[in-house]
Amino acid sequence: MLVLEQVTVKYPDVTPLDGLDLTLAPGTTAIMGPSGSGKSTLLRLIAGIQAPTSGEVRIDGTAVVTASWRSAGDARVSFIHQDYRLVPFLTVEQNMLLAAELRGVSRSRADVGSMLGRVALPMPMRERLPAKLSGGQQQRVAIARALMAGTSVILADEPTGALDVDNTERITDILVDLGHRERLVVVVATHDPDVARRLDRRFELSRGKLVQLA
Ligand SMILES: Nc1ncnc2c1ncn2[C@@H]1O[C@H](COP(=O)(O)OP(=O)(O)OP(=O)(O)O)[C@@H](O)[C@H]1O
Repeated sequence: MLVLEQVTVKYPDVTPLDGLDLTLAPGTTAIMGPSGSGKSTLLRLIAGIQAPTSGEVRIDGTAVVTASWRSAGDARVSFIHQDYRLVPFLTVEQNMLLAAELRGVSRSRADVGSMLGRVALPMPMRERLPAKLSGGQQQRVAIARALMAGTSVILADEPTGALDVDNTERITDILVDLGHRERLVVVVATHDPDVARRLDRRFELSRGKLVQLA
């Protein structure tokens, strides 16, 4: 269970989140809202990349660990970005093993094969460099890499923003599957109403709070 309680983020000029409350059980959630409404800020708080000005974020009853010299954020959360952010000079397999290692999770080459299977990528792709993959394939590797860390929360910031319609559908299918079959908490910031419609819950960020959409 992911809980945000009375969370406020104040920057010098704006207060994008203002006393925001949210409780999410496993499943898929869309966060919508115009550019600048605070979607990325909200995801950064959940990942522990940034601390709120006030309020609390908890996962399964324990406060999220915020980044410090000890950690790059909370180890229970993985992040998927619009621009994939794979390490360009490492192969697919090396990217995936590195993610596990950084989280202190022991994973083998067999695990790489099984995670690639979960995102429907053929095994020979494990030897490729990211630049030799299409955008949709790179995003599937980014999801497989997130799965290697074995986190219970997966955040995706505009994961389909750079993809065509077919790849958008495929990536959305995978995220829906993770929420439903694997019971992960999947939170997707998106501008795309077709993506949002496929998810269990939809919220709009407005005036610093989340409004649930039908
Ligand atoms: N580090 C920061 N310092 C000051 N202001 C910031 C900082 N980060 C974000 N902001 C401001 O906070 C507001 C929310 O930004 P955020 O990036 O969270 O919005 P967003 O909804 O994700 O936007 P987009 O859809 O364009 O990515 C914006 O007005 C932005 O300019």
